[in-house]
Amino acid sequence: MHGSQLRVAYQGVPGAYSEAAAGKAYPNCEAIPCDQFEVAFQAVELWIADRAVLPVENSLGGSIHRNYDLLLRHRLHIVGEVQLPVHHCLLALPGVRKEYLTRVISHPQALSQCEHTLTKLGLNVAREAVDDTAGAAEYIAANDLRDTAAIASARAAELYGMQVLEDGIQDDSSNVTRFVMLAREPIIPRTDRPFKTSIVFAHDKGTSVLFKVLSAFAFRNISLTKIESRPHRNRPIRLVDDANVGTAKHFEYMFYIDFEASMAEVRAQNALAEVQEFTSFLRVLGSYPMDMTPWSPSRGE
Ligand SMILES: O=C(O)C(=O)C[C@]1(C(=O)O)C=C[C@@H](O)C=C1
Repeated sequence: MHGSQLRVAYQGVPGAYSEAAAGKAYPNCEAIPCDQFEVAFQAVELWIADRAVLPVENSLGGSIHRNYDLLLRHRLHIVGEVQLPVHHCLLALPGVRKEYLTRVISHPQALSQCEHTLTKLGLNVAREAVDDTAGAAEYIAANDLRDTAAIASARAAELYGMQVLEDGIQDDSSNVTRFVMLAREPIIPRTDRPFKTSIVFAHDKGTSVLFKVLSAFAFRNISLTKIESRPHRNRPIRLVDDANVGTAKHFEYMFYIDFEASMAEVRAQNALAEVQEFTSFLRVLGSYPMDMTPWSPSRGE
């Protein structure tokens, strides 16, 4: 996990949580800011960066669906994961008081992670989504907006000359975001430390397939840590005709599963061989070491 010399793409500008996640995943790396998630994928594909670090889920806001879709559209491999405690602050220009505010801007995930606290603070403000948290602070500073606050990190406040009006405004003190690290090549799975494996699959045989897939893991005592479903882009709807009652329209999905085993283990290989029998499409997104760093609630990342 030593990141010296490594160029790591992240979405956002300096001060974004994704930049902190890049630093946690690869200490001493050169963090490369990107406008959009897709640009971070492309930076690795075009050898502008060696790795990308992208958020996939948050304990309050849930999954970051865009990145699930992009994992499928691109051919990069998950080579690691990192969990970052996320501690949000309400930032405004120096001298601005809460009573002056008419608007709060931030990344949609950050807005949703602070939804209840913003209401509790009694702020009568419009909430507007922008590309990233630190970018919101930068925008307010660049345009001298005295009626607008940003939700962002304490580091963003320092970088863009903002004051912290409220500290720790996430709705839960143990707010944490899980990021995955992506590379052009997969790593070789091992068995000498806890590994996780991420897969995505689709099927065309009706709803009982999902039960069969899950039992392939359950029978082998393999725990699942996450299931996500996304619309099947090429085939979103399946029509099932019944002459008596008409036509049912079933939604079709791509299923994403994370399970706690390494692809170097025979039980994982057997589980996937079984899953392959029931599915029309199966891809291993990566088999990688689990983030086992001791838990500490957010402290101002
Ligand atoms: O906007 C940022 O600072 C980001 O790094 C993005 C992001 C996200 O997409 O979830 C990362 C961590 C937090 O959950 C909030 C925002």
